[in-house]
Amino acid sequence: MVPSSRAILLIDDNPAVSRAMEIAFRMAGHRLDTANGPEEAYSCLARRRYDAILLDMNFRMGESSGGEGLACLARIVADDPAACVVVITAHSGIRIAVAAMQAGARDFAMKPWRNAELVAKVETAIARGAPAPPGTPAASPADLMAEPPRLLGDSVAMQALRTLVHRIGPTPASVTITGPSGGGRTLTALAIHAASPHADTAPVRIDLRDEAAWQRLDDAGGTAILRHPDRLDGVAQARLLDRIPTALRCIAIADAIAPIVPALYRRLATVEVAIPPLADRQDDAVLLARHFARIAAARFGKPQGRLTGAAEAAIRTARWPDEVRGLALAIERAVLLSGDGTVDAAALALPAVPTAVQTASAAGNTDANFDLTDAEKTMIEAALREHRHNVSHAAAALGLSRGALYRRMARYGL
Ligand SMILES: Nc1ncnc2c1ncn2[C@@H]1O[C@H](COP(=O)(O)OP(=O)(O)OP(=O)(O)O)[C@@H](O)[C@H]1O
Repeated sequence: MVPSSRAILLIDDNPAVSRAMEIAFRMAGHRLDTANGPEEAYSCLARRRYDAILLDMNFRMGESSGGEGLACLARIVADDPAACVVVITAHSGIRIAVAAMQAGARDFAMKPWRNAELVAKVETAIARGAPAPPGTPAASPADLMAEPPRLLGDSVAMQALRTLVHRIGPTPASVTITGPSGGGRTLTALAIHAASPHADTAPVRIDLRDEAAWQRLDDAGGTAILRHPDRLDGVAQARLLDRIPTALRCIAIADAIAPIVPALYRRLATVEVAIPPLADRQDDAVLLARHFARIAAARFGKPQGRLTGAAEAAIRTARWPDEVRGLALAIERAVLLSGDGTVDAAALALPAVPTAVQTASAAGNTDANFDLTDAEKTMIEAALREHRHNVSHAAAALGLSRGALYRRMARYGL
């Protein structure tokens, strides 16, 4: 028997299909959220757990190979092997449906479908549950509700990180994660733990700078997330090494590897994982910003969470002192203070970068109240495009006076 209300995510780029499905599932007592493609889908999945995911296999017009859908399915199932995915294929797409079932889909529906039958199919797929591998302990309802930590980002570095997480997660290998603070080190540690056989037990988290907290190592089973081993002096590191139980799986978070003494390094870093700063993965910064805008819009009751082209260009080249956390805060604030959830470049309090423009300001040109970086020209072009070459609107979006924007347009030949 299926409980009355289920949360379902539909991944489909056709708004008419989404609306029709929303009504059909709502009438059956369920909640249906929609995502217009893989990027939005991963963002939704990072925010909450869905009982089922309905996945259209082709997103682009004229595309019928199912390749995009299969790639999306592979990522969803890799992040959460218990995900209940039902794929939707064209009537002639039996080959794609078979490939999807082999790749971990629970069921498939052919177009065109009857809404009532599709709802029943999804309810049945949920009720059947995931086929558990032999020896898997039963998950508690609380575990089933917890959101698996998801690392968003399509940069080569993030794709490699996700692959590594899935490869080393299930093993007992110790891992040390480095990278700038706020850049996703803890999230990565949690993702590794979530892919491990101890996933149903919360990891022990210890800030090693607080020696009193070390006593929690004594009764820790499963996984321990150990923060800042690199901040301890050599003597303390040796004491720590003696204190860590042999069977404990350690995931350490450090600013740098160099200060860790070799003996402790051997215990903590069978594998080293380095998370690059956002500045080295600019597309991820934009993708994450869109994700945070959607979350903030839902949280603050704004009709949409959207970034203008100028805002995206600014985000791509900005330096975020607190990395992803700093970006999330800036977007959250901008969405909150906006009228309808649309964020323009001027609304982002971008971290100051010494630039030619600032030098010009210091020399008496006071019309730049916005720190433009090397990518100034790109931002101006994006703002002009966004505002259909209306200079007043583009200037307002950039936080510049009309005169200042005209001067810059002349300088860049725009
Ligand atoms: N790739 C990512 N996808 C989605 N969210 C991310 C990603 N990277 C970071 N975040 C989010 O950014 C915030 C900061 O990340 P996290 O806490 O993992 O950083 P950290 O490096 O452990 O920071 P610190 O060591 O200072 O606590 C968290 O809310 C996290 O969920």
